[in-house]
Amino acid sequence: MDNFEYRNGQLCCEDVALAGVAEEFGTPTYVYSRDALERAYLAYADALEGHKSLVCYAVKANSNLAVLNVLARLGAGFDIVSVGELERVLRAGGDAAKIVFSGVGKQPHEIQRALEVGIRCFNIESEAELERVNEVAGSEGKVAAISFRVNPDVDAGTHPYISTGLKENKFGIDIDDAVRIYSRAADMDHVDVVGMDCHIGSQLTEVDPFLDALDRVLMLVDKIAEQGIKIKHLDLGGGLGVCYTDEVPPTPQEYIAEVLKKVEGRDLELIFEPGRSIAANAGVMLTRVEFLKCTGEKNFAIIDGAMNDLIRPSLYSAYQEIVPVMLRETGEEQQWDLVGPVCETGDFLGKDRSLNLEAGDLLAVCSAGAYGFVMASNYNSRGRPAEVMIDDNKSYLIRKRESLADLVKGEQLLPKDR
Ligand SMILES: Cc1ncc(COP(=O)(O)O)c(C=O)c1O
Ligand SMILES: N[C@@H](CCCC[NH3+])C(=O)O
Repeated sequence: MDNFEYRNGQLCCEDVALAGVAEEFGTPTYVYSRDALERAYLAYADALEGHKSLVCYAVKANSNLAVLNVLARLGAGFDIVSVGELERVLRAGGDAAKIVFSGVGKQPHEIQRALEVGIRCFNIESEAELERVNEVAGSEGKVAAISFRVNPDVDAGTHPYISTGLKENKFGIDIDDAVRIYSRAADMDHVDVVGMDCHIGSQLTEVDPFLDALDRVLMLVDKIAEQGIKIKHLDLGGGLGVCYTDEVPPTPQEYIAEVLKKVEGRDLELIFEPGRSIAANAGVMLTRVEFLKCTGEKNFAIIDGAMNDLIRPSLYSAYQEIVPVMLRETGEEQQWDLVGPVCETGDFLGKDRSLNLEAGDLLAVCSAGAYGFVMASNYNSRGRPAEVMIDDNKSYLIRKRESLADLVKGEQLLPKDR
């Protein structure tokens, strides 16, 4: 975790004690460190210094406007997958000319809006999508800059739900079909072929799968060049893993150094789309223990945070550290399952954790800055948590907790005579 540490037994972010944040804003609450976000972004930007490049933060990882704004101010580009993410980036002050648009199912109105604001590139994932982009651009009297997401068929060695670069996955065009599709696109009037992209999965902890994919993609760049189609940029997607427990993924510097070796001598701008590796360890989720319930079989700590607030443990059996916000000097650690109030057996944030707990204790779920709040839902009619940013030793509320009024907004009863 970056920027979160104990001081005098209290978990702090900079000089801010997280117990105070919980007191002021309630729980569950996500807390992000601006400094940690900035440093994680700059690790990419600095490693690419001197090379034509763009770091497009993957908005899906954490799309809070304040988070996007912090990155936009550093000159980040953005990788989006919907018009909703596009509008968020624009509202946060992001530059449309630095946006790449990924995703397998772009709708005509989304393409239209992206053309209107002048995004940098559409990352196209199928031939049907190519036809759609060409058609929409034509009807707008525009030419869309495009790249094809190539599926290089490599095993990213990650959880099957977040692996994307195998033939059996829904993503990208088949690498064996790519020359034909590129040639077809080159003959179309309303698209301009500028790039090639690939993204093989998320939470990769080794550099080799990235490099295997890169080798395959570079071979394709050369094959396409033989057809007279010049690729200006290569977008290697995101996917670099972070440390949740004891993983030791390559740093952005290490990863990028390997990539630069492989592309040396080529006139190729590089784009990266990191999400998790920028945001995950810049955030925690605070939650409070409501009750302790010890059955003959198990010790349960019932907490006020649940699967609707942070779904990664339930969805992928993902492990995130859970630590006390205030260290206790007396008492002993026991094994606890940390479970939420949602009516599902799968509603847990951690299992068999050694903690010294009492009812009322505050806990921090670590590495929650990416794929945390963005995947929260209103299941069980629970309002989504608040979000807070720590910036220069102060806390700022960057999103209010959802209220009952927010929860029923837009719904209506049938007319009385029905
Ligand atoms: C196309 C694309 N780019 C970037 C990302 C961000 O990935 P990560 O958060 O693993 O860096 C994803 C999500 O996996 C993605 O699908
Ligand atoms: N949401 C996933 C990652 C998905 C990556 C998006 N393509 C996670 O929490 O690990």
